[in-house]
Amino acid sequence: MATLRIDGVSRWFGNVVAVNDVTMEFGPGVTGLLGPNGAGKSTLIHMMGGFLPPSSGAVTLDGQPVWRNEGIYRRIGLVPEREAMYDVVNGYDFVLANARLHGLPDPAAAARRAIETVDLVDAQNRPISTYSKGMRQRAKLATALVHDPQVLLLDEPFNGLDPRQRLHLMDLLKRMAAEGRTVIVSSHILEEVEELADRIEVMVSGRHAASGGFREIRRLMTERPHRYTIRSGDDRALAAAIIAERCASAVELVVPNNARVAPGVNADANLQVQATDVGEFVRVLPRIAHQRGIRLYEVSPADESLESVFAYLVSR
Ligand SMILES: Nc1ncnc2c1ncn2[C@@H]1O[C@H](COP(=O)(O)OP(=O)(O)OP(=O)(O)O)[C@@H](O)[C@H]1O
Repeated sequence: MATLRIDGVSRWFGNVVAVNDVTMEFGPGVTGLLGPNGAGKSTLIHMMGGFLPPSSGAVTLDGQPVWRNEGIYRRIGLVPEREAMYDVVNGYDFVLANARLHGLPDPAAAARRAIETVDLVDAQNRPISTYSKGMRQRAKLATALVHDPQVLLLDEPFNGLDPRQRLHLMDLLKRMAAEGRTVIVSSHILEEVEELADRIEVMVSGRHAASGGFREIRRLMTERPHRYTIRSGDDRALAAAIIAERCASAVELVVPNNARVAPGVNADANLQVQATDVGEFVRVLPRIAHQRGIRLYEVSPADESLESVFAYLVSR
């Protein structure tokens, strides 16, 4: 059993703060590290893996600092996001080289075991250049597993995998966790870690934004206020009706300077609506439009980008 602890950790590169005063603890089982691009997930994973020192704060494994601690490196395996591999080498030799780097007593046996674990035996003698994305991912995983680490760190391991390869990797990671390992998987897609992770830690802009089970994180993301852009046959009348129904906290009529304001002919005007209860709003809107004989031309979420969802989590 291994507990990885991040205590008040920050990491900056010049004047870019990649990780900002983060405190988290990871125990046995699978934890999803979720956040949009640039949130600081890779930087955090590299610090957890002992590849990068924190600028301040401490990363420890069972109380021992990770950075520059050879004994600890033996207990951690890291699967990096980047694809760079020695393409001319075959899978077995690639894993064997890592077993030797770790100074294992029987590197050949360790390499064979790791290759079996990731189900790459049939392809082990082929050059890596002939591997599919999923096979490459498995070869990287085998190198990270070759020294039988208690902690496994995987940076965006599902990127580019097809559904079958994804299921295969999920099963493998679940097995690793069932054996008592501490498995940490980063992703920018909530659904990707849904099935796999017992717990999810959310990072946004270098900060720790939320943590909990999949359902809690999903609820936090969907229950936030939503903004919609609406184009209709009579924006003014619709705005008044929406406000009267109490399912929105704000309605703004946006009329570009050069647009005509006559109802029904003003294609550039729109309503910006801040819906308080999304379920209620999408139910009520067609009804009130129909009752008043107002045509709806467009109803689209204005801020559904992943960044805005995450930004909401940080601003709570
Ligand atoms: N070596 C570096 N030098 C300068 N800036 C860096 C360096 N590494 C990371 N950063 C910056 O730190 C921030 C966090 O990057 P990081 O790669 O950790 O995020 P991420 O959540 O893993 O995103 P992605 O999924 O896109 O890799 C970004 O603004 C990034 O540009």
